[in-house]
Amino acid sequence: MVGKPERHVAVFGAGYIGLVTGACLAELGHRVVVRDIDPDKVALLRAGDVPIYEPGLGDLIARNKERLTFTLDLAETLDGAEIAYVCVDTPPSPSGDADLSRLWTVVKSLEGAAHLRAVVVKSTVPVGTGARVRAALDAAGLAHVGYAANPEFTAEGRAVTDFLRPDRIVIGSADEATAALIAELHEGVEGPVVVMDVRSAEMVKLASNALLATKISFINEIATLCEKTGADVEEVARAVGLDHRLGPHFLRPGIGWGGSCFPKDSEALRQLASNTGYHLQLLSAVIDVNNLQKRRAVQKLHDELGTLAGMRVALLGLTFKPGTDDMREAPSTVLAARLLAEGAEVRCWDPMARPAAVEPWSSTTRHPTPELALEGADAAIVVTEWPQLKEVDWAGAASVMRRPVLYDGRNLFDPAAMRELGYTYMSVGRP
Ligand SMILES: NC(=O)c1ccc[n+]([C@@H]2O[C@H](COP(=O)([O-])OP(=O)(O)OC[C@H]3O[C@@H](n4cnc5c(N)ncnc54)[C@H](O)[C@@H]3O)[C@@H](O)[C@H]2O)c1
Ligand SMILES: O=c1ccn([C@@H]2O[C@H](COP(=O)(O)OP(=O)(O)O[C@H]3O[C@H](CO)[C@@H](O)[C@H](O)[C@H]3O)[C@@H](O)[C@H]2O)c(=O)[nH]1
Repeated sequence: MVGKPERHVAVFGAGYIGLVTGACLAELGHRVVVRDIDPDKVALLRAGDVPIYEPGLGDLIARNKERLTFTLDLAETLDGAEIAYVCVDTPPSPSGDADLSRLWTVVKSLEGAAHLRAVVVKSTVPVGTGARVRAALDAAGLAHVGYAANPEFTAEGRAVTDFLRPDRIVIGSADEATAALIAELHEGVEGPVVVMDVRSAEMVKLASNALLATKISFINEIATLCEKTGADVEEVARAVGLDHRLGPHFLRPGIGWGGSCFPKDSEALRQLASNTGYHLQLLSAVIDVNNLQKRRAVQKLHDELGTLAGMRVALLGLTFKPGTDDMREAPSTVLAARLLAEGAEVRCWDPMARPAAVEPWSSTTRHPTPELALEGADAAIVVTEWPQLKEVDWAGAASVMRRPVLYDGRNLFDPAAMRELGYTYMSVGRP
C-alpha cells in the first residue's frame, strides 16, 4: 500500500495509539519519527522489539523500518517534520477530568517549530481542548500552522486493522487546507473521511465511547432482570440485536466494561458536563451499573460460599479483554481488591497480563496455567474470555478444586454441561 505524496510526520507518544499510528502512516508510505520520553521503550523499539502486545504491529514496524524511526530526541523528531501528531496519554486526573499535562508538554515543545504545516491531536481530549491548543500555537508565533483534531476509534487487539480499515476517519479543523492535508495523509486507508469543526470532532470521540458503554451497561442491567425473572439474556440479546436499527454489537453481557478508554472517557465526559453545570443522568447511570456489575460477581460467590474469609478464589483472566496485555481499569483489579478485602485468598491466571507490582496483585498468587490456578480453589471466576479457557479439562478441574463453584462472568460455557460436570455454575443473566 503506497500513499502519495510522502509526508514527514512526527508522532509524539510510542504507546498503543502512537505506535499504531506511526507504523500505519509508514505503511501508507510516509516518513515517520516517533518520539517518546520513556528511554526503555525507545531502546526496545530501536532494538526491533515492540513494548506492547498488539497483533500485526511487530510485522508492520519491521516491514517499514526504512521509513519509521524511534527517538528520545526532540530536535531529531521535529527535523523536517511537516505534521506533528500528538498521541500521548490523557489519563484521568483526581477530579475525573482528563489530565492534559502530557499534551501541554508536547504543545510547548513545538514552540520553535515554525516549519510545521499542521499540529494534529489524536489523543482523546475534552471538547474545547483544540481551541486552547490553537490559542497556544498562535501565542507562540505559530498562527500559520494548521490545527486538526483526528480522534482515534481503534480497539485494542485489532488496532492495526481498525486503523487501516476504519468505519470512519474523523477530521476536525477550522481550515480547509489543514483538513485536506490530513485527509490526503490517509490516502490508502479504506474508510470514509468525515470533516467537521474541531469541537464536534472532539465530541464524536467521547460520544461514541459513551454510547458503546451504554449498550453494554444496558444489556448488563437487562441480564440482572433476566436473573430475577427466569429469562435468558443471551437469547434476549441475540434477538434484540437482529433489529437492524439496534444491531448486534456491544450487547455481550458480562462482568462489566473496563480498559484504558471506556472508564476514563465516560468519567471525563460526565465531568465535562458537570463543569458546565449539567448533570449527564444517563451516562451517570451507565457508570453506576458498571461499577455494580463487578461487585455483584463477588456478592454471588459470597452468597454461595456463606463467607469469603479464608476462601481460595481463582480469577481466570486478568486483562480487561482478551487479545491484549493491557491491565488498565481491568475488572479483575476490582474483583481482586474486593475479594482480598473480604479475607479471601486470591490466585490467578492470565496468558498476557502485565500487572504492575502494586496491590492487589502483590498479594495474589499467579499460576502459569488455568488448571494450576483452579487446584484447591473454593471457587473460580471467569473474568476474561481468553480462548484458552475453552481448552481446560473442566471435568478434571472439578475434581481438583476444593469446591467446584464457578462464576462465569463472560457466559463462556453451557450451563447444563457445566452442571453435569458437577459445578455449582453461575453466569450473567442466564438460568
Ligand atoms: N489505547 C487505545 O485503545 C486508544 C484508542 C483510542 C484513543 N486512545 C487515546 O489515545 C491516547 C494515547 O493512548 P495510549 O493507550 O496510546 O496511551 P499509552 O500510555 O499507551 O501511550 C502514551 C505514550 O506517550 C508517552 N509520552 C508521555 N509524554 C510524552 C511526551 N511529552 N513526549 C512524547 N511521548 C510522551 C508515554 O511515555 C507513553 O509511551 C489517549 O488519549 C487515549 O485516550 C487510546
Ligand atoms: O459487548 C461487549 C463489548 C465489550 N465489552 C467490554 O467492554 C470493554 C471495552 O471493550 P472494547 O471496546 O472491545 O475495547 P477497547 O480497546 O477499550 O476499545 C474501546 O475504546 C477505544 C479507546 O477509546 C475506542 O477507540 C474503541 O472504539 C472502543 O471500542 C472490555 O472490558 C470488554 O470486555 C463487553 O462487556 N460487552
